[in-house]
Amino acid sequence: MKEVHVAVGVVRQGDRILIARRPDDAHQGGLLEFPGGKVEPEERVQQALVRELDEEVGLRIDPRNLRPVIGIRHDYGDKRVFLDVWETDRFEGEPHGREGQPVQWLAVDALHDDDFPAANRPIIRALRLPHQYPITGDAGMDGAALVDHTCRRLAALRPSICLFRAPWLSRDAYLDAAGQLLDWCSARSIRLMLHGDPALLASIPAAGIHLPWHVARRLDTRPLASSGVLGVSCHQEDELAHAAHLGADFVTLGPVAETASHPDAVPMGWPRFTELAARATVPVYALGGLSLEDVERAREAGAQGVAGIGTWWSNC
Ligand SMILES: Nc1nc2c([nH]c(=O)n2[C@@H]2O[C@H](COP(=O)(O)OP(=O)(O)OP(=O)(O)O)[C@@H](O)[C@H]2O)c(=O)[nH]1
Ligand SMILES: [Mg+2]
Repeated sequence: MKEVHVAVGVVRQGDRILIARRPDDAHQGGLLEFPGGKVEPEERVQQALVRELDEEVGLRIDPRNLRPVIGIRHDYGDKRVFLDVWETDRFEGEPHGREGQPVQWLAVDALHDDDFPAANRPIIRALRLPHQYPITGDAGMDGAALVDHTCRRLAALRPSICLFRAPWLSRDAYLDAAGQLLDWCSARSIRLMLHGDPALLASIPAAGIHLPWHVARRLDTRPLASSGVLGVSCHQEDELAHAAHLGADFVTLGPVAETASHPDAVPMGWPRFTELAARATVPVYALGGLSLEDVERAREAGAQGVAGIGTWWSNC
């Protein structure tokens, strides 16, 4: 079955997104959708989206203001699609359903998987995630010193999500520090991810769990409720597929470049990263030897953004 290349538009106004309803008689009819449609032969995806947004919802946009969000391949059984998703917050016109379809502005938190076609799940995940995913990593520190140091850096960086990774601590010491960090993060609307065993969440009600690959590989089902956030560390293609099977909300993939935190790991480089990210069906953070300056580069390579243990923290 031939794959249909679909240009999909995320049009933002503040923290709300333009959503339409698919006609009852269309493929995946009656469900909500992001406006968009098929890329015609000889057309670039950005051009196709400019055309579709005009035809479907009466908006005029400049293709130079489109930014990549994610690319998702999905097989519906009766149809194979490649959803090529781009976003913009700059447009002219007042949106209205030019094909008679209802349109509305919805907050990201009001987008529910079941209201959309199945292929949209990773798009909704991507829209809830930032472009930076900081990972703590000050080997050797523990107790109050580690908590103070981490809080100081988080205060400077102000991320919306972060991963507390400290594999050198005992389980008790980790839980103790994580509990203190959670209080601090919750007061500042930072979503704290724990690292390691999913059972940690029973002691510390953090936003979610990030599984190292050696933990993820032993699991066969998603280890937490859908309200929590599941991240998985991946390094190669079959690991990405397993993470998707577990229902991961995102993965990290790397190392992209050489990194001081894992000196023995062989970097995959951007070309290979791009290839793997294109096949992934979950948002992918580029990891390893990268800094905040690499966010744009990473997004062009199909990444959600950049995850980092070292570089940017040391500047805070
Ligand atoms: N526009 C859009 N299409 C989506 C989304 N999610 C999703 O699976 N699709 C699938 O992408 C395919 C093509 O989209 P479309 O039906 O909008 O194509 P189109 O505007 O060119 O429509 P047409 O065939 O009536 O000319 C459909 O099979 C649809 O089910 C989404 O969020 N937005
Ligand atoms: Mg359409």
